[in-house]
Amino acid sequence: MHQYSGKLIVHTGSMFSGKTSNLENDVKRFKIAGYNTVAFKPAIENRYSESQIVTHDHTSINAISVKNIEEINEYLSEFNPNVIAIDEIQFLGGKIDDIVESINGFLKKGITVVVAGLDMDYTGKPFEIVKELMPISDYLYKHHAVCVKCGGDAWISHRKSGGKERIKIGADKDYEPLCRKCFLREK
Ligand SMILES: Nc1ncnc2c1ncn2[C@@H]1O[C@H](COP(=O)(O)OP(=O)(O)O)[C@@H](O)[C@H]1O
Ligand SMILES: Cc1cn([C@H]2C[C@H](O)[C@@H](COP(=O)(O)O)O2)c(=O)[nH]c1=O
Ligand SMILES: [Zn+2]
Repeated sequence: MHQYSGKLIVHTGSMFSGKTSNLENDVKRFKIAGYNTVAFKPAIENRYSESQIVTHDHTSINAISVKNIEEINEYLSEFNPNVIAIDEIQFLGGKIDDIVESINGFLKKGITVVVAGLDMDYTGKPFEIVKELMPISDYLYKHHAVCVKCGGDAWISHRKSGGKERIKIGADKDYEPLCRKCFLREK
């Protein structure tokens, strides 16, 4: 008898806070526990790999690259996993309401859903899908990177490299985690 059925697990926080590491760890544990588990990543996030979810520490798990929630729906209509994981959910294509409706549908069917995603963009504006999923989660983890200026708990991903576009794929050349005080000083 599986302990987890239809649970929503949300890993959020700034960049470098360990969201993907925790998602990977959950996937590994669910597999060890005998759950049929599949991981997805938005195709736009091709920073380290097209076909794997990769952490900043370069650990990885295999993943199916998808453009939008519809592609996950199609996959699930053919296969019957017990657990799905979605990394970088803030980049998943599709209307927010459709993504939430699909995820609620998966949960209703007993599928456990693990997601990882940024809570805020570089300006401090919430990513809408994460904002929607946080209150309906069963398990919500807000992770913290280390502020690179003061060593405190980071709060936001500060963009160092300029550009006003909301989506800019990158890692430590473009972004650094900062606590609120250091961010306000930097602005
Ligand atoms: N300032 C930092 N604070 C915490 N971890 C950092 C920092 N800079 C680099 N890292 C590395 O990032 C790893 C977390 O990576 P990852 O799980 O991919 O995070 P996220 O998905 O939240 O961006 C940590 O284990 C650590 O080795
Ligand atoms: C803050 C912020 C980040 N991004 C991008 C940069 C990275 O490609 C991902 C986040 O990856 P991580 O696993 O959380 O480190 O998001 C962006 O496009 N816009 C932003 O405002
Ligand atoms: Zn700081």
